[in-house]
Amino acid sequence: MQLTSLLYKVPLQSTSGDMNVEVGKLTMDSRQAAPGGLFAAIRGTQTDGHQFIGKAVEQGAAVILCEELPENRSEQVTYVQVQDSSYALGLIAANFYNHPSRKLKLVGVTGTNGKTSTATLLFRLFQRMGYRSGLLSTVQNQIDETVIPATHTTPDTIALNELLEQMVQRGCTHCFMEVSSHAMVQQRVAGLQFAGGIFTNITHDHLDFHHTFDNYIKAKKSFFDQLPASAFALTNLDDKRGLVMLQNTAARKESYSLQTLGSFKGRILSEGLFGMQMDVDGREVWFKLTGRFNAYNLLAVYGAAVLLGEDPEESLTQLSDLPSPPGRFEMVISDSKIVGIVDYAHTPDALQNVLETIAGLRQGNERVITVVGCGGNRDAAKRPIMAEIACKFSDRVILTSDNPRNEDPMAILEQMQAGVPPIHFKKTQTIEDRHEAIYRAVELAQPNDVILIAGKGHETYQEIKGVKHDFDDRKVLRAAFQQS
Ligand SMILES: CC(=O)N[C@H]1[C@@H](OP(=O)(O)OP(=O)(O)OC[C@H]2O[C@@H](n3ccc(=O)[nH]c3=O)[C@H](O)[C@@H]2O)O[C@H](CO)[C@@H](O)[C@@H]1O[C@H](C)C(=O)N[C@@H](C)C(=O)N[C@H](CCC(=O)O)C(=O)O
Ligand SMILES: Nc1ncnc2c1ncn2[C@@H]1O[C@H](COP(=O)(O)OP(=O)(O)OP(=O)(O)O)[C@@H](O)[C@H]1O
Ligand SMILES: N[C@H](CCC[C@H](N)C(=O)O)C(=O)O
Ligand SMILES: [Mg+2]
Repeated sequence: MQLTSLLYKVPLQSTSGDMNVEVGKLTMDSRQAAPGGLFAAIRGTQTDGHQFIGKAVEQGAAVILCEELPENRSEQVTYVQVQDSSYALGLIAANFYNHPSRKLKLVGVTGTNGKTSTATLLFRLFQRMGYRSGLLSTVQNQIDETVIPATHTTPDTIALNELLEQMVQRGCTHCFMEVSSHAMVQQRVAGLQFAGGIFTNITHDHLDFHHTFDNYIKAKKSFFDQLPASAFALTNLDDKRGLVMLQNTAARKESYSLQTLGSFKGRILSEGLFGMQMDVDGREVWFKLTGRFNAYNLLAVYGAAVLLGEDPEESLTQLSDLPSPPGRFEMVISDSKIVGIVDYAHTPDALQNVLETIAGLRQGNERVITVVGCGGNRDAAKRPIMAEIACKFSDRVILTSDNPRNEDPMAILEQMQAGVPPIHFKKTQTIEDRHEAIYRAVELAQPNDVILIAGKGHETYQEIKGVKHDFDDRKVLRAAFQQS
């Protein structure tokens, strides 16, 4: 595509060189720069892409997009200076791929917890209702039935537009995607046209990246601030920040609630391990999912389906048959009837929700044994809190490693231990090796006891010092059950 077309609607500060040059590829990584391509210099968390402009030119980049012009410029290269390279790249990527988001009904889901669950349920619902759909999620990306591995919750702006374009080519009419707070700060969705946005909830997480809770709230809110008037903005009225999210949106304001009157109203009538009965807008429905947090997810999905023009009754009928997304309250039951639950709860709020759900489902004197760890190179503030929550709601707790990444696993565990109140010392133990920890939990369990393995859900690896080793909580648990 010609550079002038690529720059349509991009606010420019200065340009030099041939503006009619043909651009065949976009990249934000100098290592991927190729002849005839555009390299965008982005200021990152580890390094500044501006340092690699020379490298990109050496590799043949025809156009450099940057915030600051380099001192040594090449005559053969076109330089485009903008105030915000990430934002500009979003618009350029949308132009490059011919605005695929405008050819789909694109719905974004944001919030601390529930994004994958909500987006996945929406995707499955619409597939069932006969629409060819796309999904962009933490677990995986999907174009109709084709699964494409996901590296991020929200792909970078170039990959994102490319995926949307592939969805359009494959005849998709809808796409459901997670919008992480990182994605908002890094402008990964700039230039996309959304048909709707959903807010799930907000609690403490990612303070390593956003520094303050206020910044984190602003990052989530900015998604709704940029929605067009043609879109809907569907918020959770029961979350303290639910209305804040919609304060400055141009979109049509809609809401859902289990507690007060919103556009979509739900109530849990009864719940069990294998499902729950709800009243949704006056209709009684049985769902295969359980837990109050899932009642919120289901209500958000139902609301979004109706706002996208679907029949309420038909949407509920189809929704009632959907299973939990992978690694979300996924059950593995042993021959001796020990109940294993693998759940991706990796924030204090999620852990508390899952444990409260389990507590609510207890019938007699079954015990709850929780195996939990916290990821390395991520928000350290949540570590003691998650250990404390695990103790408060469990009879036995085994603190173990999650993905230690580049941190010392024992140092993470010591930070978790700091949150264990002295009265709970006796029920808590620390086993660094996650495999061993799961086996220990099975050893401790009696029939009907519940073992919660929290934090990694669908993940099929454990990342230690830059290496991803095969590891799947569900498989390890099944193997442990077989040996017990
Ligand atoms: C913290 C974060 O979001 N990091 C993302 C970010 O990297 P960064 O800002 O650290 O980039 P950097 O390494 O400083 O480099 C700056 C720029 O220089 C470029 N560069 C660098 C080296 C070089 O030789 N040449 C070169 O051009 C890089 O390509 C980059 O454009 O931009 C990269 C390129 O898009 C991402 O791959 C990277 O994701 C890392 C791997 C990551 O772990 N991200 C996580 C935290 C994340 O994004 N998580 C959210 C979900 C969170 C949630 O659960 O809610 C997600 O959406 O996945
Ligand atoms: N609506 C909800 N409210 C609170 N907790 C939830 C909700 N939905 C799911 N959870 C809990 O949070 C965990 C993560 O859920 P999910 O993967 O859907 O969230 P996410 O927002 O996609 O997370 P991530 O930021 O890692 O992508 C689940 O395993 C469950 O324990
Ligand atoms: N999207 C989240 C997932 C955390 C999952 C947990 N298992 C961990 O590794 O910390 C993140 O990247 O922070
Ligand atoms: Mg997710």
